[in-house]
Amino acid sequence: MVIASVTAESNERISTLEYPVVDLSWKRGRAAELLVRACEEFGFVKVVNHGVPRSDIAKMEAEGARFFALPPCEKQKAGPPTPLGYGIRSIGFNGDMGELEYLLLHSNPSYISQKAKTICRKDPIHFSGVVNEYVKQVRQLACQLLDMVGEGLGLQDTRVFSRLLQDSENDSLVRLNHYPPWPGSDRAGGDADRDPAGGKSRDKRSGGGRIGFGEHSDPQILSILRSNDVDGLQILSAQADDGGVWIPVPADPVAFYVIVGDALQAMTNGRLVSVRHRAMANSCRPRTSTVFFGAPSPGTRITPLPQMIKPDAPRRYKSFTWAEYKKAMYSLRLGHNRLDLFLADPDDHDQESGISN
Ligand SMILES: C=C1C[C@]23C[C@@]1(O)CC[C@H]2[C@@]12CC[C@H](O)[C@@](C)(C(=O)O1)[C@H]2[C@@H]3C(=O)O
Ligand SMILES: O=C(O)CCC(=O)C(=O)O
Ligand SMILES: [Fe+2]
Repeated sequence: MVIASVTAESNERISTLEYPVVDLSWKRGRAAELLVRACEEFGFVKVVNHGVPRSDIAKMEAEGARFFALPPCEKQKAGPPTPLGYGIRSIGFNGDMGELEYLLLHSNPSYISQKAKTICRKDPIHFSGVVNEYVKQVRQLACQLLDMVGEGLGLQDTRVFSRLLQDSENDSLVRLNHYPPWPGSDRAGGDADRDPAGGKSRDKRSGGGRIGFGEHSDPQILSILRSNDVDGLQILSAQADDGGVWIPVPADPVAFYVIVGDALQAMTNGRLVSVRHRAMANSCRPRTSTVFFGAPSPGTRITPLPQMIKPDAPRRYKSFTWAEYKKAMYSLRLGHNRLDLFLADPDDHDQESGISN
């Protein structure tokens, strides 16, 4: 696996940390094998040569920039988040706060065309066209990656995951995040301890930085993230002994970052891991990110695939529908390990397995 290194400075030490990169121009079999290894070891991978047209990315970025530059009263017309819509600082329904504003949209074209009327009052048709084309391209990338995961895992039905994102009732979302600049933060010597938000958006493990989007795992199957050229994304390494180390992933606006979600962890019986991650809002320039969250239809039953259950890998999760999982997740804080609520009872060998909807 190609591993990129990054040197990170924490309060105690300077260390070299690593994260995986897969190039989609490599031979498919090799890329699939490395993709699976990355999803097993990190739950995360940077993908280059992904084939999503630059023009679609640039248009989506421009629409986000146009929206976030509107006066607050205009942006509020697309809010409050229900959870969909425009939100500022408040994330979810349970008191989580971050230094960001965002637009959270369903990926369904008819939802987008309705919502566009409040997001881009001057030209809602243009806005819908740009978002729909971006979603189409990124969904295709997600499906290609999921098929490669199916191949790399040696599944008989290699399309078992991608089919869920192609279902007409799929519950995939798209999110545009905008993290405001933090003036003075990039100066030599830094002033990372200064926090104009009055310390509200910090946690003990932030290393003195300002939290844009707090620690969490993504609940869906797979997330496809990209950002502008401003750093901020960090992933938590899966080191059980010390609670993990935050690995800063440098921004690369021409790459996509793939994040394994809770539903894929459950379907692979824990073989692929949903990575905990967060976004810092530490830069003197605004950071923007766009995330596609690939999700199944609400009625889809998520359950470990039979091929993933073996004598040395007994069933780890109960079967649940995506609607049941969403209900649980919206009742919990951002940082909750929500998949733990669905752990199988150790003595229960009788639950049916497979995917149905
Ligand atoms: C606090 C919350 C926000 C969130 C729903 C939740 O109750 C727990 C999961 C959060 C999350 C994280 C990844 C995505 O950004 C998101 C859209 C999702 O599906 O789960 C958010 C939810 C949200 O902002 O509504
Ligand atoms: O902005 C980022 O880099 C991370 C955003 C994120 O994790 C999310 O929207 O779920
Ligand atoms: Fe996330």
